[in-house]
Amino acid sequence: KNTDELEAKKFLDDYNSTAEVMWNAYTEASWMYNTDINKANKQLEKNLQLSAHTLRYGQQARQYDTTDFQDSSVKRIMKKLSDIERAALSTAQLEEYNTLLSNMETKYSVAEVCRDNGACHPLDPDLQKIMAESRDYDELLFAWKGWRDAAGKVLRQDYKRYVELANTAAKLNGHSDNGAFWRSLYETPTFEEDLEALWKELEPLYQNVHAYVRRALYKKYGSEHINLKGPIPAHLLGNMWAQTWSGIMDLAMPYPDATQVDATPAMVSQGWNASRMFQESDKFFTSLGLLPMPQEFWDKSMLEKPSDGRQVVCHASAWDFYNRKDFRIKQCTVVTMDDLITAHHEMGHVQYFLQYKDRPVSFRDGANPGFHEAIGDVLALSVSTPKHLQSIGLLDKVENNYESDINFLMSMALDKIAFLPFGYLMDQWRWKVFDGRIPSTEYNKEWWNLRMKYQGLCPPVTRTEEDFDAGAKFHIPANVPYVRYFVSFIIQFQFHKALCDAAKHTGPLHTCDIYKSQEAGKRLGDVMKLGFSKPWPEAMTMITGQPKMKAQPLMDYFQPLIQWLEKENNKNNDVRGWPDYDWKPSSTP
Ligand SMILES: O=C(CCC(O)(O)[C@H](Cc1ccccc1)NC(=O)c1ccccc1)N[C@@H](Cc1c[nH]c2ccccc12)C(=O)O
Ligand SMILES: [Zn+2]
Repeated sequence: KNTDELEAKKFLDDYNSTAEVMWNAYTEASWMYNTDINKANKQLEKNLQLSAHTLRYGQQARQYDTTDFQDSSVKRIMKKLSDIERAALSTAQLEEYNTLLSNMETKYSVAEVCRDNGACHPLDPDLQKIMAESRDYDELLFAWKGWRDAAGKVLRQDYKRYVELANTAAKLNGHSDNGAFWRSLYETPTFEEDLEALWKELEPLYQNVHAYVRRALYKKYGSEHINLKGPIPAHLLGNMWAQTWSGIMDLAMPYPDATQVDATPAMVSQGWNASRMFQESDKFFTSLGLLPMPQEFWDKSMLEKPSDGRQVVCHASAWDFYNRKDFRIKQCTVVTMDDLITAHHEMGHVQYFLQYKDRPVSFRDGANPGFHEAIGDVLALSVSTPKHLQSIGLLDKVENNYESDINFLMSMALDKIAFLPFGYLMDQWRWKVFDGRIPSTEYNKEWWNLRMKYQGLCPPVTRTEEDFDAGAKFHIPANVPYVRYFVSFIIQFQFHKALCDAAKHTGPLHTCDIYKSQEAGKRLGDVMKLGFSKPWPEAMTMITGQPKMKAQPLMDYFQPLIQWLEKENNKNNDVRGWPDYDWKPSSTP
């Protein structure tokens, strides 16, 4: 093996300059396809060329023994280059794998649900709007079942074959299966135990929110549809996957006469559009002393669903073109508070790109995938406060009293606490599919076992192994890991607490708005500049002063609501959990 460190450095310089060119070409082709889905744009050859480059340099990297090298960055990059992922597959397997991925993402993105009268509805914006706004049990069921028939069912065979090939690639790179490869990106030997411990700490919070919302839905839909000791039918929570519940805030509002927290009506009445939403977000980032979006971002992003009939992948994403200049967001933005939050989320990704753009290509990543997901959400925690919304003219009356506080915390809990079990179960299911504990004959049975176990949900109509309900969630056909969001929803409160301390905030954590704090911005910017160059506990220590994921800041943030929910649920004599686990909603014919 080659132990010459100088030769290794030269090799890495060569890799870095060629990688920028290859990654740029691949990303351009991928953007073309994502923003104009058609056969001509499929361009799978760019994907093959990138894999050929990865294979060539990965094989060379493996020739080096870096044990006694001085430069830790050289060692770290060599180690990362040695895992060549899908490039380890044979040409035939790789072509099949890339084709499967492209077809699954396309089938998901073009799926639509048609009514008897011939009108057809895509997920964005039609079905999402129905799931958030309709209060008609059967209309919600039409959208919920229709989407799973149109987008989930059709993916099952493709998915089965994708799992086989993903596992083959993972094993060729020395992993036991693809789930083990995904977990390896966190470089944390106790990762699964740490996650389980965090979930166990937060489960009581979730069960209190679940019991309270079940009572609210009982009031709305009656005992025919809701069992106060059972799981909740999955189509009633205000979201296609019941992953966030703020869509039914009107049914769950603790004090209807106190301050409203939804900025959507003001955004619509004041004529906000997508561009205004992203400019508002850009202003928040620069108020912290972070970097503004370059002009190229405004020129080349796709911030709205095209109206020229083009088919696009509407699921939001942020794009690094690996030339240190070109960064974009693709989002089918609608004018709602939800999408203002998503805009901040996506801008968080681009801010990370900007901060680490001069690092070697191999380091242009988050400290771990959860870090990349958390940045935008940290700023959104400040933006969401009634005080901040009022300061940007989106809330007129803001009262500082207990009822308003509880209303605000409930709206935050319906997004952040409701999400935790979903964020956790998504990859519990996939890790078990990859390691064989869930055979393809039980994909759907095990999906609903986990949906029951963690979220306390049940399907509104009978499900079989003809269905493939996991496939109806973007990240599954799109091959995007999900535990990153569970990690993000934990660490974003650690970051929020640390940045609020840096901003010298006094008072309850949930009232903190770090707007214009240069100290907060510096702490966040310094961590983003690191990219993937240091193990994430070092980055965590730079922000919070300690190296671990902790649930306490999240619980501190929601403390007033936790007490309120305990009292409210006890007053209603509501059971926590769903002991009547085998109850089934009466399925209307
Ligand atoms: O999927 C997303 C946002 C999309 C993304 O920004 O995370 C996007 C996903 C993606 C990854 C790879 C290919 C295509 C889409 N991730 C990125 O764009 C991205 C870019 C660079 C680095 C890392 C991620 N959010 C999740 C989790 C979520 C639910 N509610 C939320 C509210 C705020 C923030 C996140 C969520 C979801 O919608 O289920
Ligand atoms: Zn994201």
